[in-house]
Amino acid sequence: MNQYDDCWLRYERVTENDRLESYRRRCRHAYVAEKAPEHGAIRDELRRALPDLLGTEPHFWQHPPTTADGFLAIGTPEDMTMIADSVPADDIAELSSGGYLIRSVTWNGLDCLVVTATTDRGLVYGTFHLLRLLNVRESIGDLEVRQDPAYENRLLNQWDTPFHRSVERGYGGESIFDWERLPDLRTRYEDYARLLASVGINGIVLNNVNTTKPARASANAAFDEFEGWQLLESRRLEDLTGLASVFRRYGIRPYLSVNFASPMLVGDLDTADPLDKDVQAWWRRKADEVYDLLPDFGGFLVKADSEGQPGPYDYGRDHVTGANAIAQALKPHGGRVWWRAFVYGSHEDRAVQAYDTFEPLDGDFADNVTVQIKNGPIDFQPREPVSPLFGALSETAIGMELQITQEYTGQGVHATYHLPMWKEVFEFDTHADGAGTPVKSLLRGDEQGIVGVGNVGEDYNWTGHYLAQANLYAFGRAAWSPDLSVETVTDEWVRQTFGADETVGDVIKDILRRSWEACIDYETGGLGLLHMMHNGEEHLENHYYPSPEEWPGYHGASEDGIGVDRTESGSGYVAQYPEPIADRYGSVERCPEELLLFFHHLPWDHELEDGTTVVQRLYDNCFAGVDEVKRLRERWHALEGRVDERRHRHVAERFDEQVSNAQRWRDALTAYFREYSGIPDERGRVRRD
Ligand SMILES: CO[C@H]1[C@H](O)[C@@H](O)[C@H](O)O[C@@H]1C(=O)O
Repeated sequence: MNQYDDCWLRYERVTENDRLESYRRRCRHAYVAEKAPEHGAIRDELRRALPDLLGTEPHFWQHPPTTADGFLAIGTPEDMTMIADSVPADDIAELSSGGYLIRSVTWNGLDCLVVTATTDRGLVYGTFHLLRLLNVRESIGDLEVRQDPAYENRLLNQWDTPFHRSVERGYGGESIFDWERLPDLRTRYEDYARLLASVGINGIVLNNVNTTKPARASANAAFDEFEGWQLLESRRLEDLTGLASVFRRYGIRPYLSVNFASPMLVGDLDTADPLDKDVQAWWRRKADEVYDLLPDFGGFLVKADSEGQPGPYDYGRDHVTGANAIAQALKPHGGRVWWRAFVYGSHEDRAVQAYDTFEPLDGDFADNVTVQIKNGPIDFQPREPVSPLFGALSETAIGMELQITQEYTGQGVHATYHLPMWKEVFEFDTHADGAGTPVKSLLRGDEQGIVGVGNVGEDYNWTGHYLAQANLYAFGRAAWSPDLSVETVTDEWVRQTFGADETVGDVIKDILRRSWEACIDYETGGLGLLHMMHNGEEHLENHYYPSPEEWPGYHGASEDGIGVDRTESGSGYVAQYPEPIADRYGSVERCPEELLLFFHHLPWDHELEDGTTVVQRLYDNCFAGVDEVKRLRERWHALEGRVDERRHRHVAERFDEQVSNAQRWRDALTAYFREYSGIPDERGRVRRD
């Protein structure tokens, strides 16, 4: 009995005879390189996958098989002359560091499949790609696959809090990392590494960015002992070596979130002033120690001067001085500082501060500092405009931070697929180099990349909701190639996770495709409104229930209208965008409706393009969102008997809770809009409080 779900690495038996015969002929015999840790991971994955898929154990050879009618060869040209003979050297040499080729070749009259790359990590990704093709029953007779990742850095940020195994904004149960028992290892660590490597993730920040107790934490057990900073202590670092070796086999580099005051907390200095020579020396010694233990360590992630975390402002220094003081220590080891731009609190309009703080610093960060920017200017809301920092830091390495976990989109209960949201962000034209400069084009290069805040925990299904697994899968695929369509990625995930039943596939794809817009509708009313959630004490209620009255500054509801004026007559935020974006957002007529009330404060009876008033559209959206979820729930219920009982029942229960929660949002928001506007719903659905 499985301890936990296999997610998309299910490897269900191939029943289609033609495929089975072709797969067996080319994959039953395997000639796999065997010097690097990654090669061991590849063999293990073939040992797991092929018996399930093909009903035969793989036969591993240490040379090209002599008694087979075909075989699978996995290695670099240096590993195997057979590969050097079969694939032109230039084709391989052109590959990027994580890239790979999969080719059907005839070698000595044998039908062979070659998976090759310039790096062992590329071989891991190539192997998972091949297994994905078998999993979705692709023909492998004439394969000509060449893949290069779009982004060099494709990182997971775990908001796991050591020692009491909680996960901030985690809805999949407690942390999978049993920190207190390290260096003892759990098989779950390897299975997590497999899931991440199978979608091309190549780095993991193991612990929460909140490395000390954040300002807002109440005396709630979950927040009591924030000891994330202790991971830099020597005894704790040693404990990480085993965990790092597990991820290393899958080409995943470990990173740590560190506290800016570590020289005082971990060291015994009485300052963490970044200009202090002892402080700089302390960071150098600590970095040397880290790399002695973890030679492939990726670097440090820092949340500074943000939500109560210490930072350079404590010493009257700016973010450049702070980041560079840590970067100089990592430089000799090739390490990188990922410095978060998530700062707010000193400006009335929260959206304004990050750009105001970081744009003037463009070009001053050390070259091994990457500024990590959340996709939106507020905070992972169901829909936000793209942060104006994208395109504004042309002399600074940047990374985009996305949230895989569903902090604001229904947590572990609602089925909300984030990929359509991310695609909207990727395709947004920043006009950084004139028209045609989409966000996705700004993140390339060795120093840059994309980061996802993880959603896994100890639950059997890892993510609290089986359909939330799709968000982790989609993040990896989108980080590998942002040009992949929502359809392609969703098809892959559904096919590997729920099998070949087309009816099942169609329903799940429909649910995923429509879930995000439905969430926007019932959680915000749409039109660019956001941030109307309850800021409760308990972990599982915080940001889950509606409470618009808590955040008037975020949605601008008042007797005379709703929305936040971010034009020159308001906070002036719109000017942070270059033309023609500023002009478009700054004009009520040209601003896209889905962002209208993010940039403008409008009368409740302001008429939209189709003549509907703002308040009526908000009512309609809230009701439409709930109706959509009800419809999707019906579609899921109708799959009873076609999806295994365990997953069907789990998702059905979640849908029931989602519908009642969505109704709660709808009723709270529409009553609030009714109260403030004094304007009844034309369809008489909205009650007066
Ligand atoms: C890790 O802290 C989080 C905090 O839980 C969350 O509510 C907010 O989204 O942002 C913070 C951040 O991104 O740092």
